[in-house]
Amino acid sequence: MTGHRIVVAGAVLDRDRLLLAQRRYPPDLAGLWELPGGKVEAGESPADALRRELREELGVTIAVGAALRESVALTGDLTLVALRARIECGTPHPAEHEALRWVDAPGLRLMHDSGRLVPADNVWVPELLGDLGG
Ligand SMILES: Nc1nc2c([nH]c(=O)n2[C@H]2C[C@H](O)[C@@H](COP(=O)(O)OP(=O)(O)OP(=O)(O)O)O2)c(=O)[nH]1
Repeated sequence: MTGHRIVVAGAVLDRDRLLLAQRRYPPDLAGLWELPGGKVEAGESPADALRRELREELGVTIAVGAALRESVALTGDLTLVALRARIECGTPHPAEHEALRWVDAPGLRLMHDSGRLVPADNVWVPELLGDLGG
């Protein structure tokens, strides 16, 4: 059996803003912006994995909320899902990303329209714009 893996990404929301993180690797994604997260490990729930990843990548403690509707099939037996999250403790700093940025609805639309999001994440933009009141 091939190893099917889930990648969990966090839609970290703070009122009318969403946190985006700029990837450093691989080369085809470097420089593009994503929802921070990573691969779910054996024995973890997606929510557990997201709490771990955002502690490691951003240095924050989060509360996990509802999933975004769409999941995305990536190459290499990976399925990408997104969970809403809210920061409970800490200020995010980019330990593994090139940069972080809080965007409001117009900012997210601009990032999307200018092709600066990781391609798989484009499917979430309408739902995220709804969350942001845009
Ligand atoms: N974290 C994250 N990964 C995404 C998003 N969109 C998207 O296509 N991906 C892809 C990029 C990677 O192929 C994969 C997740 O890799 P990752 O590098 O974030 O995960 P990780 O830290 O657990 O991985 P690794 O470096 O240990 O292999 O999912 C997204 O919004 N967030």
